[in-house]
Amino acid sequence: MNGTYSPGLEGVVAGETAISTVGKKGRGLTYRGYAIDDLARQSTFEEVAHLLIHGKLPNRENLALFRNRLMALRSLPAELKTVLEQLPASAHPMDVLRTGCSALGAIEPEATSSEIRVAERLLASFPSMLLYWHHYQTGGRRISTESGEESMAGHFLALFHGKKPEDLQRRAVDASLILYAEHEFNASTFSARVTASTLSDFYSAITSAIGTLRGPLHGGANEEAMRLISRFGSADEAEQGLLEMLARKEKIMGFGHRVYKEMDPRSPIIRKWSQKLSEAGGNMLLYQVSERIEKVMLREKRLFPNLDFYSASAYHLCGIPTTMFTPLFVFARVAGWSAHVMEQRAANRIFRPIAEYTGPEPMAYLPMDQRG
Ligand SMILES: CC(=O)SCCNC(=O)CCNC(=O)[C@H](O)C(C)(C)COP(=O)(O)OP(=O)(O)OC[C@H]1O[C@@H](n2cnc3c(N)ncnc32)[C@H](O)[C@@H]1OP(=O)(O)O
Ligand SMILES: O=C([O-])CC(=O)C(=O)O
Repeated sequence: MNGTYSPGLEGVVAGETAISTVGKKGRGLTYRGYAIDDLARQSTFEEVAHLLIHGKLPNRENLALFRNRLMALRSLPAELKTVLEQLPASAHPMDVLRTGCSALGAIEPEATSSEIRVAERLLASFPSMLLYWHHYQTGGRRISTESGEESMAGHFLALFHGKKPEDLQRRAVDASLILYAEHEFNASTFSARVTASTLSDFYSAITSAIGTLRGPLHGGANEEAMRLISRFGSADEAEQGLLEMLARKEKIMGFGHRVYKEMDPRSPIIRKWSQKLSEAGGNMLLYQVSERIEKVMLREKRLFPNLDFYSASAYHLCGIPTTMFTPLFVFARVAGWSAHVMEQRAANRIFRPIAEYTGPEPMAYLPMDQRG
């Protein structure tokens, strides 16, 4: 069988989806037909999660029911708390989510539930898993995972900071979750679909996706972007530093995209939130450094910031530690991953591409005592 080889599967149509469009002329980014600008401006993350998982925007009553279900699904079973307590303080929060997802799959297997319930359970409980582990390992406290906050953004901020969140921070995190919720056949979603295509269980598909998201070429880029911008004490220093990095041919995390060629439509939206948070905090340094890096990258490389770049300063300005940036991506993208797992299952064929062989020609087998 012969096929066309495209490194990194660039340009390969690997399946059909009705969930989102990415980079399509005249459409930009849409979730089930709704433009990302409209969703980020007018919707809430819970409405968007309902749109992705249940297929349509909820009316008032359905939204209230959905929020109530999610709030009720935030608590963690005792067995999972025991597992989380065994994970060392030195673990990366992405290790915690990957392990927490897998452990929950053993404690509450899909076979005893339904795919929609597993999707909602994971959506509701990821922030609880991370922050239960965090407070246990940093302060020896077994926190309650009840926050009284209706939204995931408010719930996460309240559990992390241990107090009612500021409204601006809650709205900024909510908007970022909307932007992160879904993105067609990106690497982590594709790996979830590959796992689902073997008829494996829901938790396995999401665990695959978490592991795939973590790398710095994908979701891990928001953490790397933070490490980059926090190196510089001024915009001029950032320009100088960037030029040196580019001269050394280093990759600048948070820039470029496989599908978007001119701009990432989510970047101006999150940049605006970063600016608002900087103004409210009375410290523009990170924003000014980020803006200058954006300018230099455009001038020197014709590359634009992707969603991860300004998410870094926005999250930092909400007092969130850098190692929790990619976990926030998980909290949001689990909505998209879930929609894709269900879509894959509804019209499944196992993924099994072929490889171009580059190894040795057939050789005679050497008995042990004749090998060099
Ligand atoms: C939410 C998300 O997951 S968005 C992506 C987050 N990832 C990042 O921000 C990591 C940095 N960016 C990158 O590594 C890439 O742009 C990716 C992974 C996003 C896309 O990768 P690809 O489509 O395979 O592009 P590829 O890496 O081949 O880049 C094409 C060219 O642009 C250059 N380039 C691409 N991105 C960057 C960058 N961020 N910094 C410097 N150069 C870059 C490459 O070096 C390459 O140049 P060359 O042709 O001279 O070798
Ligand atoms: O689509 C991609 O390649 C990466 C991704 O998940 C995103 O940009 O949100």
